[in-house]
Amino acid sequence: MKPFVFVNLAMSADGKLSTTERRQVKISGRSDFLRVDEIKAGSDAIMVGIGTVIADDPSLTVKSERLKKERTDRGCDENPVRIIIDSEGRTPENAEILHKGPGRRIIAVSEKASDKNLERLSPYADIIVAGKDKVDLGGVMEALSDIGIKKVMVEGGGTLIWSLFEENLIDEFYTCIGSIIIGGQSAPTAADGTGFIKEENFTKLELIDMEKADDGVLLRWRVK
Ligand SMILES: NC(=O)C1=CN([C@@H]2O[C@H](COP(=O)(O)OP(=O)(O)OC[C@H]3O[C@@H](n4cnc5c(N)ncnc54)[C@H](O)[C@@H]3O)[C@@H](O)[C@H]2O)C=CC1
Ligand SMILES: Nc1nc(O)c(N)c(N[C@@H]2O[C@H](COP(=O)(O)O)[C@@H](O)[C@H]2O)n1
Repeated sequence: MKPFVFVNLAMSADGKLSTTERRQVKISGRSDFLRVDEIKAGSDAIMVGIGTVIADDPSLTVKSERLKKERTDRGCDENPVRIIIDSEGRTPENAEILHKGPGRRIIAVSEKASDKNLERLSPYADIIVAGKDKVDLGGVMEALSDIGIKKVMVEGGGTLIWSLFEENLIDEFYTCIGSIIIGGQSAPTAADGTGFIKEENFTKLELIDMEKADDGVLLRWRVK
């Protein structure tokens, strides 16, 4: 069993998630910020890769007081469970995600993570060990399902999203395309990793919705 998994991200009109220096930039506008907060508050868990934690130091908290209250009225924590995919347990102890706002944190590591790192991080998060070298994402999804997590929002970045597509673990893919060009061959995109070579292996999507969002466009796809 696995939870329902959807990706939500913002990309520039040329398909980049950030700059070549992996510096976070404002891509989407105010209305998209509010939409993202709503879907985050409607999720049981939010997942990011360690690359995003190191690059952006996000908190991944729900921002609106109304949405926080709605969650606590439903008997949930103010924030969804925050999950970091981090093979070696490199998450910095002072990362925002480990400190800002109440709620459970999970760090999924592989067998490569040292005991020292596990000890270092265990005061801040529950640790799941899955996979030999890199994190076994299918195993993590099963473990999440076992603890009652039904809906996971994946925030990024491109390396994690690629692996989730490769392993056929994504149900829906939402992207807000903003009205800027970032450029740069090595700037992160929505699905980096090694890429599919054979056409028959490409992930096929069905467009389920599209709408104007500020000066950009929001596209929602279902994985066929
Ligand atoms: N515009 C947007 O909506 C967003 C942009 N970003 C951007 O994305 C960039 C970070 O993305 P990435 O460097 O690609 O890092 P990432 O956040 O995708 O993390 C990838 C890392 O996760 C670890 N990992 C462990 N097991 C794995 C597995 N099975 N598959 C894949 N990764 C695994 C590896 O250490 C790997 O390098 C930053 O520049 C950030 O600003 C990130 C999130 C949202
Ligand atoms: N949805 C969206 N729009 C943008 O314009 C962005 N730059 C991002 N970036 C990602 O949002 C996360 C920040 O989370 P917190 O505010 O710290 O909770 C971070 O992961 C960015 O990469 N997203």
